[in-house]
Amino acid sequence: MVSVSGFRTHTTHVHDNNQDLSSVQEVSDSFTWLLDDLPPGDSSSVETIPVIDLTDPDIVNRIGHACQTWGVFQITGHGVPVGLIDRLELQGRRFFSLPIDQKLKAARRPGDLSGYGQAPILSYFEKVMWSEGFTMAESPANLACQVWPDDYTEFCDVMEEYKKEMKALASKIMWLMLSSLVICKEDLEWSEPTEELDGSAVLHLNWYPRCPDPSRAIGMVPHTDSTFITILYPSSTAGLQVLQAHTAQAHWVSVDRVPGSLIINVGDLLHILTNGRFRSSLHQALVNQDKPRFSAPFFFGPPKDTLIGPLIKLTDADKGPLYRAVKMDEYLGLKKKHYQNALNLLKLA
Ligand SMILES: C=C1C[C@]23C[C@@]1(O)CC[C@H]2[C@@]12CCC[C@@](C)(C(=O)O1)[C@H]2[C@@H]3C(=O)O
Ligand SMILES: O=C(O)CCC(=O)C(=O)O
Ligand SMILES: [Fe+2]
Repeated sequence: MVSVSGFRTHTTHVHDNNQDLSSVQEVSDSFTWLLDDLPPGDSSSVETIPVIDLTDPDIVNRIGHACQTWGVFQITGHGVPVGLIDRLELQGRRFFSLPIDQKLKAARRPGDLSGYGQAPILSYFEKVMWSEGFTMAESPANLACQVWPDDYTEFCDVMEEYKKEMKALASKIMWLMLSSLVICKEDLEWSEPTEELDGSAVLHLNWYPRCPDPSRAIGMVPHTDSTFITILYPSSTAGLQVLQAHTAQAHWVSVDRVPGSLIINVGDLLHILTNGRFRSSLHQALVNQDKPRFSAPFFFGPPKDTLIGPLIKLTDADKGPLYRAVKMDEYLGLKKKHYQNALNLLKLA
């Protein structure tokens, strides 16, 4: 695993970051990260993450291979209407363009998943990231009506519609991934053997304001996502990098997005479920001097009260279960507290 000890701290930090980054002229110390012991970036790299069309006849093998190597790939032919994605970005930009005091009316409260603020993982660090986010684990109506008392329905309708579309797509992709390991519906005890896989659905929006000195700040620190899979809409502005870790020399690769594609990331809970066969991808987001950047990850995980451990079919005499079972909420808590060490804490001897 890649070490990030250059900026690691050991206590939980509560950041009181109510600053409006779009008006900040200088990157102060609290935003300056020392990323000295991370693998180098490689802007001249010709490698790129796999691009897979969902209508490809060899889809199962191609997805299976991508999950076992990169742990991340782009999908085309996904069928999500372009108009819906445009409306999602428009509403997201509308929210983040509001004055900070108005956004703070939807601030994430201690113990809640949903709300506006810095990414939860920040509690592990002393420094602050050059970004803000809005998490919607359930209907955003209660939060959005605090922000726009007379005008929140359009925002909520778009978020709900997009979330519904994402849930169906996530379920389809998960089945394709699991089929590559010859796992069938009956092997997942928690889900009814219906078409759509049961699970938790969390929509999150990220905003990376323009940054006066991108070499000193980071939009989103290197991390793996925690849930089963993430479907990321990265928008047309560059910034996402993934770690190519399956070759001899690990290095960062900038994601060159195929227009119209969505990015699929394997998360830690899917790594656990597959007993380590699928790799959860380490990724980060850089910031930009010229323009702000929007992105929208959709996190798909197990139903709230389901314990997730390695599937029996994927354990054998040679390779017993590598991890103990865990519920999603517990794992999200471990991630906030222990960052990339969370997975190690579940490892069985
Ligand atoms: C379901 C979730 C995944 C996430 C924590 C959250 O409750 C909602 C925000 C998600 C996010 C987005 C930015 C990176 C990340 C590590 C973080 O701090 O918040 C992920 C979380 C995760 O995957 O653990
Ligand atoms: O903004 C991006 O491209 C990545 C965001 C991300 O990794 C996340 O929200 O988990
Ligand atoms: Fe992520």
